[in-house]
Amino acid sequence: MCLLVGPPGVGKTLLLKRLQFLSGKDKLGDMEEAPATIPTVGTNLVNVQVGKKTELTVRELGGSMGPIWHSYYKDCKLLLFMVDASNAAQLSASTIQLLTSLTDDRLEDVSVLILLNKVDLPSSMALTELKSLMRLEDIVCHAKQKVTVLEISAREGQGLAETIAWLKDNNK
Ligand SMILES: Nc1nc2c(ncn2[C@@H]2O[C@H](COP(=O)(O)OP(=O)(O)OP(=O)(O)O)[C@@H](O)[C@H]2O)c(=O)[nH]1
Ligand SMILES: [Mg+2]
Repeated sequence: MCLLVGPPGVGKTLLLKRLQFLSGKDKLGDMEEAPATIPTVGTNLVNVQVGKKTELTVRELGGSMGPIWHSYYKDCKLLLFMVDASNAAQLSASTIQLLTSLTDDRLEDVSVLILLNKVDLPSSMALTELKSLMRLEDIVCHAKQKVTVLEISAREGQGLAETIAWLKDNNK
């Protein structure tokens, strides 16, 4: 089981829809337009094809459920942590949530992929700026887990292939 977490509105549901489409499960959608999403109340489950014969279940935990994300940590093998790179006001809350997740004993052995989403927006921050504001280098260096950082756009498709490749490589 892979968990997908992050504050409200960062783009988790859209990413799931994109991964589902790229898995060939949902040929009704296309990459041209972003399908509409509504805030997730509860959780969202999607099976993603990560190899010829391998499927991985990805579970989004709605951003509004932040205080109870930890109740899903037990069966978690992989963690996708999403940040909205265009939302400076949300960054400190994202960083605190990230640190809280990384220091939870139940997530000690998971591989972590930090997704900096919405890089298509002109208002999105540069990678160097985000890294210094979130102290990402310190976080990555001090975390017990293997942490990778990737810039993506769930809307435009940038980084989605790399996200699937990471899921494939780390799904052991
Ligand atoms: N420009 C842009 N907009 C995006 C991107 N990803 C998501 N969005 C938009 O951001 C809004 C929120 O996306 P959701 O996927 O519903 O966010 P969420 O993280 O699932 O939010 P919760 O379920 O409330 O936790 C939607 O209007 C999306 O279309 C992106 O990469 N670029
Ligand atoms: Mg959602």
